[in-house]
Amino acid sequence: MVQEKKMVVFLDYDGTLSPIVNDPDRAFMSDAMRLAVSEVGKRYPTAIVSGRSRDKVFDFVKLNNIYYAGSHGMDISTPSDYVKNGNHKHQTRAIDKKMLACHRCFNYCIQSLEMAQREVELQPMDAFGFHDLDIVDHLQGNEMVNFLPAQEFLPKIQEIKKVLQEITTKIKGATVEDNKFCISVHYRCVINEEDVGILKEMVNSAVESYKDFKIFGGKKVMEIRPTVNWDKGRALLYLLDNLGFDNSSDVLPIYIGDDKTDEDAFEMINCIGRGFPIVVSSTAKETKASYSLRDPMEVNSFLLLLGKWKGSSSVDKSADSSIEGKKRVMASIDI
Ligand SMILES: O=P(O)(O)OC[C@H]1O[C@H](O[C@H]2O[C@H](CO)[C@@H](O)[C@H](O)[C@H]2O)[C@H](O)[C@@H](O)[C@@H]1O
Repeated sequence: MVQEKKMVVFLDYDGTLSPIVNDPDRAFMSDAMRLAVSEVGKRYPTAIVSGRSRDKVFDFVKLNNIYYAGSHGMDISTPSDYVKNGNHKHQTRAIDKKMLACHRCFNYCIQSLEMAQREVELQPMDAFGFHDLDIVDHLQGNEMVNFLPAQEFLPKIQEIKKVLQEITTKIKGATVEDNKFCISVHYRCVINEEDVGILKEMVNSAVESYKDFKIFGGKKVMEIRPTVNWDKGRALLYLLDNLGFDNSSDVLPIYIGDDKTDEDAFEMINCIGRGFPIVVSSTAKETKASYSLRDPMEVNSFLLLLGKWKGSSSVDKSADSSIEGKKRVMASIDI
């Protein structure tokens, strides 16, 4: 029975939580979607796995009750609670300032500390031997473990970015986006088809000289990534493990995504042999997903149902049928 399983929800960002738009900086998610994701995050461990940099996707989503994996999973931050293998090659322990700055308790904790200081006759904070971040760590135990399998490539990535920026100045409408561990060359706004061809040729030949880098295709975008053996599928497995769900046969991962890079996550779920790989597409396409939703609007409705589903036993029953219903609806939608 699905009710007895522990669901873990993974969501792609662009084209899944936000509609595809011309300007990547304006791919905002709606408040209704934010509410739905937040509700899902209250009931199930939830992570967004995006091609964007982790900071950028957080700036769009702005929710503190979910996890974020940026740069196609090459930038993951998880609480240290479940990380057993602390000496993992690509892991470092840190305090995530961005997350903490937005934490609801942050101001309260600082205020409490200031009050405590007043009570011990206004000693300066340093007298306690804490720096700001240590204080927060001490009060909230918010140590994070960052997993950065492509960190060594950062200087090269910046070098490639400059080369690509130079190239895109020659093509009207082309832009470069820095996603920290990968660089995106966008051509959605290149009107002239011939120019798209020229751009692709120039990018291909520039990247060819960087042996450790590869170009991946997406939606009117070329993504230049280091050839580390890592993708959204491996990120899904890493997150399951580091959120405390390793080897649990009762865990059901749900992954919702619209793009080629999400196929690795669908494949991983198929490999695990349990879970729901859901593609977002309004047209028939080849996919490793078993279910589909048409567009972000349908994703929103699905997440709202999912968010309500686990409430009480009576809700469980109706929601169980709605999940089954969703399967039936999805079965009739092309995938
Ligand atoms: O893994 P994702 O979260 O889906 O990110 C993949 C890429 O998404 C963004 O580009 C796409 O969406 C843009 C905004 O709607 C659109 O303008 C662009 O044409 C799409 O390719 C993002 O800007 C890229 O950096 C991500 O790699």
